[in-house]
Amino acid sequence: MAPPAANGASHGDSSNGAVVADRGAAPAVANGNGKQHNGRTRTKPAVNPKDKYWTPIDDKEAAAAVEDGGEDGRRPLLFRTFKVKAILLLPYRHPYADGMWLWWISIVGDFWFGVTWLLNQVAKLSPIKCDPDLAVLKQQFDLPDGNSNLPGLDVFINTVDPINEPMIYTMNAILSILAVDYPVDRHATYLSDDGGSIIHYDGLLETARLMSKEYDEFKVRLDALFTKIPQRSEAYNNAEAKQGDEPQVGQPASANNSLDFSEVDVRLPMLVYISREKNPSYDHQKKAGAMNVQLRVSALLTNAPFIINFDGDHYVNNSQAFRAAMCFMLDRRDGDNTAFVQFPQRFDDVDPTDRYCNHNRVFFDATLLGLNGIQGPSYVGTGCMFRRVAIYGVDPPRWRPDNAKIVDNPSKFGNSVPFINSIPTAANQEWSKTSPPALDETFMAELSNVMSCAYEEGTVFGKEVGWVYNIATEDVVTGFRLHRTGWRSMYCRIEPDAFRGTAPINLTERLYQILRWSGGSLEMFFSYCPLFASRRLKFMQRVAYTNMTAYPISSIFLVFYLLFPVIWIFRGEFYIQKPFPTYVLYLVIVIAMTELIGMVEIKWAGLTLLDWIRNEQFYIIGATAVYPMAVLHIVLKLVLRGKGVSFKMTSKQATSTVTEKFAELYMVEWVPLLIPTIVVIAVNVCAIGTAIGKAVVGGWSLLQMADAALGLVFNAWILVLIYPFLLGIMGRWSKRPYVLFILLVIAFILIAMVDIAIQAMRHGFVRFHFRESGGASFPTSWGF
Ligand SMILES: O=c1ccn([C@@H]2O[C@H](COP(=O)(O)OP(=O)(O)O[C@H]3O[C@H](CO)[C@@H](O)[C@H](O)[C@H]3O)[C@@H](O)[C@H]2O)c(=O)[nH]1
Ligand SMILES: [Mn+2]
Repeated sequence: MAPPAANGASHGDSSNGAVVADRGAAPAVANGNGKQHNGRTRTKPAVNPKDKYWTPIDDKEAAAAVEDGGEDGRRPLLFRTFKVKAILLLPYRHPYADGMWLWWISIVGDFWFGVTWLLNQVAKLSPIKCDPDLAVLKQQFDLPDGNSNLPGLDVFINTVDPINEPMIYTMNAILSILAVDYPVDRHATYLSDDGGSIIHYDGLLETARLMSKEYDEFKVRLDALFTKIPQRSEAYNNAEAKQGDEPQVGQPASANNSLDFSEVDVRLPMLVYISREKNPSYDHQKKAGAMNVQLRVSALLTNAPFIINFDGDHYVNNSQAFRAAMCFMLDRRDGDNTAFVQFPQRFDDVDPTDRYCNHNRVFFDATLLGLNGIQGPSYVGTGCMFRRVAIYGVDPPRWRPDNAKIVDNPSKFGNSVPFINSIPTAANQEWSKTSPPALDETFMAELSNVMSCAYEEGTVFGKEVGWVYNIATEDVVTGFRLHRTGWRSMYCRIEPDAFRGTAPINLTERLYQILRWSGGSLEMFFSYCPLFASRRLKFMQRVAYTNMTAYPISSIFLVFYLLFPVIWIFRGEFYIQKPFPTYVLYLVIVIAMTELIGMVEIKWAGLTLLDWIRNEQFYIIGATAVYPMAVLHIVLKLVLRGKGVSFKMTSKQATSTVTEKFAELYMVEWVPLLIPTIVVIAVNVCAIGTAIGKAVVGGWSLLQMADAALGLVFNAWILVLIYPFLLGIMGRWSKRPYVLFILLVIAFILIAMVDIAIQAMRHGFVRFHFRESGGASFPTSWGF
């Protein structure tokens, strides 16, 4: 073991470490004059085992005090000062004076990692699960006569591009809403087409036509299953008992067996197509802008007190989903103070091993569940039910004085009188309008007015009202604004999944997606400072939002760490702390703790090990490829007043037109975003190769070998974490991952050989060492 030398790398006065090393011998300390002192005051008492980690640091004053011997009436030292012995802080001490810059980076980096780790854990301390009770809702709100008291609900769907977001997805979403178990006259669907393409308009007409023709029949057939199946099984059971009898399988619907429609609600819910005004002289604010138009249009037409929103590529997968969310909104405990109910996002068509962590389970199932125990999950853009008045910026009842007016200042909401008048009505959660007003000329003019670009001029839309503007992640910020005014939210996970959508399985698309998220997060971190946001925001919720928005900053340090192996290549040294066993011990403890917590999380959040590993892997991939870019963007924005990361729509895979499944997974799109990660891979591969080269010719001792081995574990670990990215840039070759291993081995050998050649050229010869246990070496050398 190396001596505990680092007593003062930071103090600069004890590079030899002798003072600390010779603890037991109580050496006589020389004062400045070189005089020896008698040992009376200086003699160190036998070390108390409790104190063995503490070292006095006022030896000089003590010596001086002894020297005065109380002359001039000066008092003796009345206390002694100790500092923690270096060994406890060793992981944070660096013995190499010329490596100080490294030492500083690692000190600051480790500190930051520690803080973020803590933020991350704290936000998950009280996960709370809430299961909706659909039976009680039914009993309370569905009347025996077939009518219902459920409140009105406006459904918002957004789409922009019928090609990158194939229209069939959007139409499927509409179809899925028609199949939802919610009173047909209590919900209306608003499709916002930001592309303004006539294709979507006609698509919607086609869908409605298809439905009104066949849906009735379809619905009857579905409903009939509830009688058919029991009949069939009964028949089957009877047949078992009475062998030989043909089972009776219900009544098939056919032309000569006409269906009875009298019991079935064959009406279609209201469908509204919206294409807002676009004008080159206005910023349309992407999805947030579209949703604020939906907000006003729906207020004029149906004005439901609740709103649920989807992206164009998401659909309802569980017909009870709307009711499930209502269970939280209408609950007598905190329902009135609940601004939104967020469902987790689930995805179809993700490759079976989820290479790029598209399912993102750790976030949806652990993080959001953790937040549910504080003030509620953040809003994540789709599959979320809102209380309309909350979106209008009204305070929650908990923070609203009894006599407070819902609309305090009408001019905030623009010039539409019908719209402003609709606001107090929407505050009544029992409200449900059955039919829209007559679509006469004045009304149509009003609709155009609220959809025009100019409407929002001078209003607070995008700031205090509606979905928030000027940020790439309108979702998290909008949810944050609601939490900040004291509302809470609920997390709702039901089986089967409430909604499902598509996810980008192409590496480049996926990286752009997280670039948008991380860029938006950082913007939010700097412009809203969540930690000091508002007293209505619970403290833990602030911590959680800080964690959720500041995370890209870690990547700056991470990239340094991942590039450190470069030292291998040039210096042949690995900067790892000594003494070796202490360092390893700390490392093992830290790693074991993180893994252990991870395993616990898997248990309570219902994740799989694969979900968790993918999360770790994609974090590192994001941290190398994307987050530094997001940090750069924000620095440019803050310093040079440039533009932040913009909302670029994620293009969806067109599975229907491509014959090969997961074709997108194997497509490589070369973009600059890939470069940093490729550099990290190259550095680590080179480091391993160089280490092999140096081990062969360097004449290393066992200790050096052990040092090197630990370094190599680090390099190899980085490669394991980045493995999905490696597969990604291999394109079609990634179908045969063994090719990658062969390539890696070849690369290691080539680099080792290059390193040996360089050493040979430098020294004029090369020396091979073969060490055996006895320590005998058999050098073979020859000159070049
Ligand atoms: O000008 C635009 C651009 C986009 N959209 C719609 O916005 C939705 C979300 O876009 P998408 O690219 O699919 O987002 P994702 O990458 O899936 O992003 C997630 O993260 C976004 C915030 O960054 C949220 O808005 C999304 O709801 C959430 O699913 C889509 O339905 C688009 O049609 C518009 O309506 N108008
Ligand atoms: Mn999406």
